[in-house]
Amino acid sequence: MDARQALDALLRRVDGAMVDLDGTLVDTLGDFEQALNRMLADLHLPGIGAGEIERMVGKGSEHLLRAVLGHVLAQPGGADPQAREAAVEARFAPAWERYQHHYRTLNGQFATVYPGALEGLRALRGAGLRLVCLTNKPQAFAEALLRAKGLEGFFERVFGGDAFERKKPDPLPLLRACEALGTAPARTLMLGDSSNDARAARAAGCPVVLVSYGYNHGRPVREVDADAYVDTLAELRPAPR
Ligand SMILES: O=C(O)COP(=O)(O)O
Ligand SMILES: [Mg+2]
Repeated sequence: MDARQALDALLRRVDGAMVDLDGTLVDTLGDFEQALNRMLADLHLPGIGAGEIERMVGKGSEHLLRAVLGHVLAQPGGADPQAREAAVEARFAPAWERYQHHYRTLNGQFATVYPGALEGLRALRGAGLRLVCLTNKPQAFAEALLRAKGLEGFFERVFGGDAFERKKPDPLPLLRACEALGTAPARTLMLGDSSNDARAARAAGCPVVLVSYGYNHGRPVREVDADAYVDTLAELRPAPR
């Protein structure tokens, strides 16, 4: 069986899909870059480049802010890690407030839907698959972004990173999403861009397909254990249920 046949066979075995947002449906790096740099400027801290940010995205906003603050507060030669952690925590509350403010204001303006994403979603819905959006992005930002990009109509539900007690790579959000859909985890596909999505899917017993173009913590996505990889969501062409 070649990769195409294996993907088609996998798509025949699922009733629904949980679709990741950042790095899978929408390239949001520009939004992150703008919101983070505006926040850093407000705090009189040095800026950060998109290449650095790309490696830090995927584990939710709190994690992103701590990683960014840790990066910009790092002293050349390396400060002691405990002192740096204390410096990060001391800035966290104002950073969080400023970041939320800026992200809310610009959400979607510096972001683009990936080529093939609409075709892929249409094909999945057209074949009768049940769809939810399952992201570590905060719920309110995820819903607003999907609306801004005209993608909200594809999904029965949207679950953000603050929807449950734990985020991906914990399996809990996937298991809860399957419950909401009424589909068995083994028959519910996780569609994502990073090892977070794949690890969560493995732990939940869900099949997983990864896109090759997103944000995988600076690592090649094909290093991650997954059932299949696609270069665009347009490659997903499930047969009707
Ligand atoms: O906001 C993030 O950390 C990334 O969100 P994602 O789960 O949609 O990739
Ligand atoms: Mg992602």
